[in-house]
Amino acid sequence: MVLKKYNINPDLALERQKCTFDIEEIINIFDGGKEKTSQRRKIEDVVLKSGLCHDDVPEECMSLKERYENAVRKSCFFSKLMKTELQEITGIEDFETPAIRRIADALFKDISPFLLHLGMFVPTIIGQCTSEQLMIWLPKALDLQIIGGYAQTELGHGTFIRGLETTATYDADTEEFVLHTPTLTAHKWWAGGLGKTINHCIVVAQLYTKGVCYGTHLFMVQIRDLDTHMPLPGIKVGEIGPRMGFSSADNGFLGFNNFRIPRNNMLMKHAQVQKDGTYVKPARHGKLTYQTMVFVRVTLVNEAAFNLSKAVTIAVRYSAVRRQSEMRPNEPEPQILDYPTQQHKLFIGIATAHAFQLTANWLWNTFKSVLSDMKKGDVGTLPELHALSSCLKAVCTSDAALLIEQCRYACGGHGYMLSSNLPYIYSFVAATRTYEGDYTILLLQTARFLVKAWEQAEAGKTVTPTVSYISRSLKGEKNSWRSTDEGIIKSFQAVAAGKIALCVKSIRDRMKSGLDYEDAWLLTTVQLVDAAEAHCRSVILETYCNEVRRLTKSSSDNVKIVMHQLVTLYLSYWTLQRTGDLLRYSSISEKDIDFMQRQYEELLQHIRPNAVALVDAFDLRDEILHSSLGAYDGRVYERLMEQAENNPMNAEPVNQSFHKYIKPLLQGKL
Ligand SMILES: CCCCC/C=C\C/C=C\C/C=C\CCCCC(=O)SCCNC(=O)CCNC(=O)[C@H](O)C(C)(C)COP(=O)(O)OP(=O)(O)OC[C@H]1O[C@@H](n2cnc3c(N)ncnc32)[C@H](O)[C@@H]1OP(=O)(O)O
Ligand SMILES: Cc1cc2nc3c(=O)[nH]c(=O)nc-3n(C[C@H](O)[C@H](O)[C@H](O)COP(=O)(O)OP(=O)(O)OC[C@H]3O[C@@H](n4cnc5c(N)ncnc54)[C@H](O)[C@@H]3O)c2cc1C
Repeated sequence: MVLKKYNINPDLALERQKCTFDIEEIINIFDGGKEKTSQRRKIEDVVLKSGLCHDDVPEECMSLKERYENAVRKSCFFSKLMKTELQEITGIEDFETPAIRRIADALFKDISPFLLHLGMFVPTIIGQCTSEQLMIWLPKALDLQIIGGYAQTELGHGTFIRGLETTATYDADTEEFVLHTPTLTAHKWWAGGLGKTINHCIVVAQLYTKGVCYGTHLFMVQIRDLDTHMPLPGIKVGEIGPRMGFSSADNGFLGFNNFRIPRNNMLMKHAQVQKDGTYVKPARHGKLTYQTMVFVRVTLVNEAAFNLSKAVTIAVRYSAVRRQSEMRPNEPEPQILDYPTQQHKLFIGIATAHAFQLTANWLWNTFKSVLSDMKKGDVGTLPELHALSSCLKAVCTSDAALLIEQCRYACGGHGYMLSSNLPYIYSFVAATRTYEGDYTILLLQTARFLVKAWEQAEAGKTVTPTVSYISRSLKGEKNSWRSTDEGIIKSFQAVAAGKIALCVKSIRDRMKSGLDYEDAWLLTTVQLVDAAEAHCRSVILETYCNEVRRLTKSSSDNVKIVMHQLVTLYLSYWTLQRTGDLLRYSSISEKDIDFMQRQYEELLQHIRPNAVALVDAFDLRDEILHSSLGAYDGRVYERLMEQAENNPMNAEPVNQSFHKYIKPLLQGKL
């Protein structure tokens, strides 16, 4: 749609005058510097001027088939733009993925069917191929001569990868693998782009050679003819059907009937099958084939931050424009943003978007450093990365989904309109809590690491920095509550340590009473999930505080003040959310809690004048927000009426169903 131009809504204009800080300074902080902001804006200009974002009919008014076809059209032209004009026009050779990721949302309200190509297919080639394989597939994939996806999950198994049923049996006579789907539940299920779009995919299958099963491995499989796009003989493939979101992502199913691929199509960077069928196991770590999942979990923390920033921008701008009820008799109706309960719903969203974005950047750097260790042959830092990426993916996607839904509540009835974009943002983020490892499963992975860390610390061994609080706790260091940033973080670490200690004790007690380790673990899993979540909270709180301190060192005083107000709001919010835990594991008193409550409420008042400016500082263009409620000009009612008038349902004054059914009913002739 072409966005109509309106004058700025007067309430929103006034809000912007109240701003106490330089918005551009905060924008630069989140982009990673002035230069990066300018690069990102250049990229956005190119895409927005390309005309690619235009739809004749709003996406939500299209049929599922039309939506898919429209998304394919845009994905193709967008890919071409990325390969050619973007590079030429902007002169930027090394595209920054966050900038491309952000502007991609101007094209797709829903999801691009090419998402998995860039999100998982290419990363798997990079992470799992030998250098010879890389030379064959990477240039083709980057040049979009082949389009791929990632087919791991099956109808019967998603979480438990070791339970996957698809087989890849090596035939030494022909030097081929035979891919087969032995049962109904062995069909690949869910892979994005698989239904209709892709011609290649990474398939995860149980490897058999010389009669022995060596567990799951990755295979490059061509599934469709490159010219006709017909499924190759031996391949059964299609779309899995309508879902809550991801409507244009053609998630698909896939079955193999003794389908043969060359030996070289097993991705052999870590494990190999030699020509004679001899299996060579990975030299360094058994879970290196899971690396793409770790990569995506890391990027999903960024997704949580980005999508939350979109939702809270929409809801805060709307709340500044919307007037409702009265605070005192005979006074004009206030902006709903003036209600403390509305501020309570929204300001935590702004602070959380900051916390997650800075945590995502920190996690990304950690990921890069672990990759570089691994290149040198050192896999020692991988378990900590796995534990961190697991819990951060789980908690950030889950919190973001809840807060996005809260943004919708904050917009009342209008938030329920698809044109607000809040339902789309929510349905996308709701899926991130499940895919790439369900919430509970990933927290249990982190819990394994925490219990091990506890045992190591108990044995007097050094533990990694993110769990060093365990050693302090074991040394008997008592927590004394202080309502400073550092004091609060220490208390959250005391909560995490206390919960891990209880888990360890529960497991040991259960074993003493005769249970084996597996049963003792299983019966403790409710506590283990809770302990891993507590650990994750302490990591986010600490990272957020440290990063704000580091990044605002040379900022103006006013930016320091407002960024720190958000940090304090975040710390106070979580303190008040977790008073039960803090009363149990730290020395917080009722008086301290009263103080934190007052501080929290005062902060809502302090942040209020800057609320609109703070969401403006996410620098999200209207074309990315796609929202009748959240546009920069605040012309909410004009846009709601516009979208109603553009609704294809209103194209004819009388719908044909009147003549077919209603009239006969009215006349008793049905
Ligand atoms: C513009 C372009 C850019 C776009 C970018 C934008 C967005 C993001 C990009 C793309 C995303 C978009 C869409 C994505 C769609 C979704 C795709 C998918 O969902 S793919 C399928 C994902 N599936 C899963 O995540 C499955 C979850 N299950 C598992 O991960 C595992 O089964 C398991 C739960 C971890 C258990 O595995 P297993 O049984 O093999 O292992 P255990 O016996 O439990 O553990 C043994 C040991 O190994 C350690 N470990 C496990 N995993 C890892 C790992 N990944 N790395 C390192 N170590 C690992 C585990 O901790 C144990 O260690 P120890 O305790 O020491 O023995
Ligand atoms: C939108 C979307 C896109 C997707 N895209 C892809 C894709 O491109 N490629 C791909 O391969 N997959 C994809 N998936 C699949 C996704 O990765 C899986 O759905 C996800 O990993 C969860 O697995 P599951 O569906 O088997 O859930 P299940 O494991 O069946 O989980 C169901 C419930 O059981 C619980 N549970 C399961 N095991 C345990 C346990 N051991 N302990 C305690 N509780 C347990 C879970 O916590 C959960 O509450 C996609 C999914 C969605 C929704």
